[in-house]
Amino acid sequence: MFIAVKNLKKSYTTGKSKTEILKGVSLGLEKGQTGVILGPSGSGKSTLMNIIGGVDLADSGSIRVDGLELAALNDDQLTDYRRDSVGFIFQFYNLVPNLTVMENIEVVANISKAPLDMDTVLKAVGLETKKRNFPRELSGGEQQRVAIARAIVKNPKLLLCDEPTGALDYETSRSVLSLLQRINRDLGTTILMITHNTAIGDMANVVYKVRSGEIVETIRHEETTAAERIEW
Ligand SMILES: Nc1ncnc2c1ncn2[C@@H]1O[C@H](COP(=O)(O)OP(=O)(O)OP(=O)(O)O)[C@@H](O)[C@H]1O
Repeated sequence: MFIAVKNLKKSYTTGKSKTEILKGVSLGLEKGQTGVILGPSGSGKSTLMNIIGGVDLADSGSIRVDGLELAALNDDQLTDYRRDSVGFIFQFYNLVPNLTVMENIEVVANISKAPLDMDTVLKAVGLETKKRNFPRELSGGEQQRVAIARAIVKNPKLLLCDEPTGALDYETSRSVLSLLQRINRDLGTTILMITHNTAIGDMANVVYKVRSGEIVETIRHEETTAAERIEW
């Protein structure tokens, strides 16, 4: 298994009250597969993804990514893991407003061990002609494509996407999903994606349904559906 999470638990304490957010989550995803985490607001999806991405720590349990036990890493090792192995994409693109498209991507390329070629990445996301533009000059879908370019330029093993189409309209969402599918196919990047949209589950090899901090159902698909053919 590329991602193997076992009995992961996480609580947050605010004031005197302690709330268990993840109550013993286990999941597995093979290398090169796409996994989708589905579930209502507040069910713990982002917390789970943040722990797999090494930006938050579990209280207990095992989280192995490509053979690396994240629970055993110190802060410096976790930083290396995040920098070298994981690309993050969020609902709101988090681009640097006063940097151009190319500069936003270069910021990450410059600190990467083995970055992909800039022109290849710009071409992959269809932004060759916009590389000197600033984020404010782009549509939402174009800004999300810059965020995707920035996430993939370091050629991460794992791409974590938290509601990547949450702020986009129907057609733009489909084109962004299609781009993610192409990255998965062409670069072999393993993708784990959070969504509220059950239809998007059809493009995944595995769908994990989360309710109140537990995975209540895991659905494995023999075949996945092309993003262009998904309707909602
Ligand atoms: N740092 C924190 N401190 C305290 N509580 C937190 C913290 N982070 C998350 N929570 C709580 O944990 C619960 C799960 O949050 P999480 O963001 O994982 O849910 P989610 O399923 O991703 O929700 P959404 O779909 O709305 O993004 C929420 O009730 C949230 O308030």
